[in-house]
Amino acid sequence: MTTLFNDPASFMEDQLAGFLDAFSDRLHGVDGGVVSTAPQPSPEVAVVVGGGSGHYPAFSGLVGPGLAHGAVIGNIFTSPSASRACSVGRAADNGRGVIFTFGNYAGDTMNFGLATQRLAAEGIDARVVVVTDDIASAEEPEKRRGIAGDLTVFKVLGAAAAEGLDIDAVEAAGNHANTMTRTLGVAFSGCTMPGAEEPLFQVPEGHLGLGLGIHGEPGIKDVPMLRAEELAALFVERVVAEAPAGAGTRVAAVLNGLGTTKYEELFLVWGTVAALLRDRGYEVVQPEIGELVTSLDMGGCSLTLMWLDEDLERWWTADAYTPAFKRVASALPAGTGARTSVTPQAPQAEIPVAGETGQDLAARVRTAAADLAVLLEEKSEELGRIDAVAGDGDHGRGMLRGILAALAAVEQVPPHAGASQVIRAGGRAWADDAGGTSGVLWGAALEAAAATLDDDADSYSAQDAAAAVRAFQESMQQLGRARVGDKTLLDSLVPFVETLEVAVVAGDPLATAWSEASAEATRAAETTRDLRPAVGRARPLAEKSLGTPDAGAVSMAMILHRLGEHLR
Ligand SMILES: Nc1ncnc2c1ncn2[C@@H]1O[C@H](COP(=O)(O)OP(=O)(O)O)[C@@H](O)[C@H]1O
Ligand SMILES: O=C(COP(=O)(O)O)[C@@H](O)CO
Repeated sequence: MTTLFNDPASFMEDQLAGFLDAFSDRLHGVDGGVVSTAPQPSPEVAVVVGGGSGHYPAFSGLVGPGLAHGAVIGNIFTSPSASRACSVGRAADNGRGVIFTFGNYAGDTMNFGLATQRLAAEGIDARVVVVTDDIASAEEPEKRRGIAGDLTVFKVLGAAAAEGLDIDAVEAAGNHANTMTRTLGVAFSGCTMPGAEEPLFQVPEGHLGLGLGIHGEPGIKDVPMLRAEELAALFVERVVAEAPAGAGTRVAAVLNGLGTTKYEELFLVWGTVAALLRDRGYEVVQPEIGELVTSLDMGGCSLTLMWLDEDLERWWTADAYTPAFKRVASALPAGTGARTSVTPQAPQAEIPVAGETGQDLAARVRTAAADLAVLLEEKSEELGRIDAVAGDGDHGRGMLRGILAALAAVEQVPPHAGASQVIRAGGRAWADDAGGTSGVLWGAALEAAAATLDDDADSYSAQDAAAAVRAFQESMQQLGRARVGDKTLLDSLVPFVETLEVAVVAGDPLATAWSEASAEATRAAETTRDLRPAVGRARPLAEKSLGTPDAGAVSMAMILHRLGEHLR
């Protein structure tokens, strides 16, 4: 149980305030996260780690000399937005470029990917290194989730940067570390989101969940509980069976506790793991046993191995000094607080005066946004329940957070703005504040739809509406790379757009065409219950998801239906 909170909705911000207070001698809070204030003998490539909250010490506890230069922090179990990543990236940059590194989750890859593009446009060379260590989450290495192997990859990146290597070399070091890292985890009990009554999932009494995730995703399979030494044997056998090509006999190891599994229990398991590794001819180099990547109060643990070569061993064993990870062979300089307290901001463009028709449409967009906020407030819990079956249960909260941010943003756009400016501002705020997969997709798609509208047009036609929703759909497809049938929001959006286009071409008035299309979207969302997810958080739990519709497809259909009421 996560017992202590003030307001569950501001848990991330509230805990961050305390964290920053505690480490004000060496860390500095910036919009979107934290950066290190430690002096660098010479400027280094900035390694910026990140992801949702709920995983401490990942990610903010790993910022400091020899490890990360900054951390981007999202809401609990929700990827931070692209603009939060840009903000931390700008603040951490020392003129040698930025490497964002994070676990392989849909929202993270999209948000950090967008951040690299935005920083590049500002002249900052930014790259991503994605961690894919979880052997239980997929057959194909590139589809695997990132779990406790975050630590080995981050550590290598930080040490390579501290050696003064250029961005190409640091990026290559991180990717190599990821290629050589493998993890398997188990869960004994589920975790509880702040304010929630029930854990996100439960492991049946007397069992463990094999192949757990770090967001309350249940294990892939529940198996009868094992004794500590049996669990150790299972870890070693399965992880070693996945040894990468070119693996030698020297390994870094992390025995990670997920939240409520205690250090003594971890040492107990480690004793057998270490002996079994030695029996197999391995030499373990500087093992880490403890809580390094957690999942709130989840019970469970994982074993990570990184097969070492000469470079990886030097980077793994190099000094680092962060709030939660300290490896010090020689004295390291303390923080100086030398960093400016002003977060560098992206340049802002002026909003032009729109024509009268554009301003009228903008007013209708504002009204619709307010109504959607009411809708999502009503539906938030229901959407969360649907998402909890095979996801992390946060879809309703994410969508509500997104629309509320969008609403606040559109209300601040000056009255002389046209609809495209208003929708663009709403989309940007939605993505920034909601984070996560749906946040980045909705935000980008709203911006894409906005770009099709001419704020100086004399009138808007049904064809203009069809072009806007087509751009909305294409943006989601381009960014998320999902296809119809993958059990995502596209499964209701694509039939909607196709039906609308046919009706508009046939000459139906927009309100009629929209109503027909949104009925089709509602029907299509319902039929996603027969699909197995092929992408996103729910993919590893494909079987559990059968019989439940996709949360994103359902919310899409609800929203499209409600928007239709504004066209009557
Ligand atoms: N690659 C993708 N493309 C399109 N939609 C996706 C993709 N991955 C996931 N989704 C949608 O996102 C929804 C989950 O959103 P949400 O719960 O807000 O994000 P997160 O999983 O990051 O917490 C899913 O129900 C699905 O409809
Ligand atoms: O929670 C995380 C992101 O998950 P998404 O599905 O990408 O929102 C991840 O950042 C680790 O917490």
